[in-house]
Amino acid sequence: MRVGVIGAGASGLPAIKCCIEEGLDVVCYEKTSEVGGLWNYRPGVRNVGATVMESTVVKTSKEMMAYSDFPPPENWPNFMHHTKVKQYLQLYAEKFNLLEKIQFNTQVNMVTRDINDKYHVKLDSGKVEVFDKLMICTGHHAEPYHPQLNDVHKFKGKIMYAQEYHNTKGFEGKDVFLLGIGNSALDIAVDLAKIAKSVTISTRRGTWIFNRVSMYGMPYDTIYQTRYYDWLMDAIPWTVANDFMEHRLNQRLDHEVYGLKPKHRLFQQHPTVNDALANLICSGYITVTEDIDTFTPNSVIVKNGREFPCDIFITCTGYTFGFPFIDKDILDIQNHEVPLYKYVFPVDNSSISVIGLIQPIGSIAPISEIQCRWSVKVFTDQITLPSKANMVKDIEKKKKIMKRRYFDSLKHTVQVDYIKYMDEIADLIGCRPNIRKYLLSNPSFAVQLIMGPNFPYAYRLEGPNSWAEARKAIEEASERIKRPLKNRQCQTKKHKYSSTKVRI
Ligand SMILES: NC(=O)C1=CN([C@@H]2O[C@H](COP(=O)(O)OP(=O)(O)OC[C@H]3O[C@@H](n4cnc5c(N)ncnc54)[C@H](OP(=O)(O)O)[C@@H]3O)[C@@H](O)[C@H]2O)C=CC1
Repeated sequence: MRVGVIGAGASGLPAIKCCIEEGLDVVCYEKTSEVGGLWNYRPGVRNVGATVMESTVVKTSKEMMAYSDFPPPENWPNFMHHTKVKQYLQLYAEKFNLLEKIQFNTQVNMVTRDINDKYHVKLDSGKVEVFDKLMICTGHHAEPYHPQLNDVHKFKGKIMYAQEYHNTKGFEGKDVFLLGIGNSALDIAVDLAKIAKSVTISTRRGTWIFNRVSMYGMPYDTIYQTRYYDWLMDAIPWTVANDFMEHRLNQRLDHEVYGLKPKHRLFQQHPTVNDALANLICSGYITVTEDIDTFTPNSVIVKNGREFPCDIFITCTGYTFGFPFIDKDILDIQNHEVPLYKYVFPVDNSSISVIGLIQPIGSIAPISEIQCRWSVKVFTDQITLPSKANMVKDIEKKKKIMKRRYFDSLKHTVQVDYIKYMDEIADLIGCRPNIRKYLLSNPSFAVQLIMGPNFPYAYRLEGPNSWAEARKAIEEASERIKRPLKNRQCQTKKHKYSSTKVRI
């Protein structure tokens, strides 16, 4: 069976690996000269799709964003700079001999399907390759969403999109105005805060801000992405769960006082994560203001009438997605609505899978990986998909749940919760961690699986393609998290209680 993989980023690499593991004949096409997808920083290179900026640091911690059988080097920081993420992907590709399957500098221009259900992949060289199965791993942060802006033609300064922002060069001493308050806007604002003359963020809705570094200085996802916490959040009333977490976030930064508080509740939005924002607002480097009303040639006027001088206007309004290189009869995505079974398979066709077209509360890499593991089992008929009617029912159910939970926005059409989604796919593969088994055979490990972070390694404990080192990787992960933090031995001793008063 010949499988084509399109894209060699964080989704494409596990796709190649899974195909090799199943003994499939796999070829991957990557339009750039390297693996890594958007984790390749390419300033000045145009039309290569999504790319990080010079200062980008990933928002999920390294042990939680790892592939399930490949922990990142233990001395690397918990939140990796993009160069480290790229290096991790490169190491993964080398370790599992994936590079030899990739044709670099090769763009796929068109995919069609013939009457025998074979895929014809037309490359930019004009060559056409034929495949039995296809895995689409091109990501969904390539095409910026362009909002309609009132009177923008009056503005005579520079207008650009977040995707075009690479680093602080050229912004020195400028008045910069950012539209949107997602992670792109905040990363750019923080980057420019001490370089630009002024940095203003305009938001029509506000947002809740999470911090990367949470209680006891630990990565937030290692604290909140646990089975225990997941169960707790499901068990307590929705309002109480929101009240509790909003209270936590307000203790760090009062969202009302800082003009950030949105109408929606915390769990109704995709997380915005930033540690530096509060400090920079408090120190006067960044201003957060209302939605835009109108423009003048050199300023932006917002809805409460305030006017902000502006040399450079950056729209940070997110991305739109679709697959322009695939025949619409095979795959058609309109208005961000994704008619895919569990975000992977079209309901009438199990020979093509879409990997990583999700926006998780958690990390994409392990989710893409488990989607790949499932895909190849479907391709090789080891797993059968349900009837079309049942798949449609599942898609509709997910849509309804998403609409009920999140505020109405184009960015909330592919939301998944990391643990729930991983478990859902793991059940189909047969690799969900068997906690009941460990409760009897090794209760302390079972407790770790329940109370500790749900590391991706848990999905290699059992089932097909399990990994002998998985348990060790889980047991030692907490130590690996602490290792890069502690570079000095603290010479402290426990202080005894003394009734002597402190003299001042
Ligand atoms: N370091 C990292 O790991 C980074 C990760 N990312 C990820 O990339 C993805 C995309 O993030 P991002 O680029 O920030 O996009 P988002 O879609 O997350 O945010 C877009 C922002 O633009 C606003 N907006 C959209 N349309 C309009 C409009 N017409 N008028 C006014 N405001 C508008 C939205 O407001 P509203 O909420 O009201 O719709 C929102 O505040 C996310 O998953 C994010 O987590 C991004 C940057 C860095």
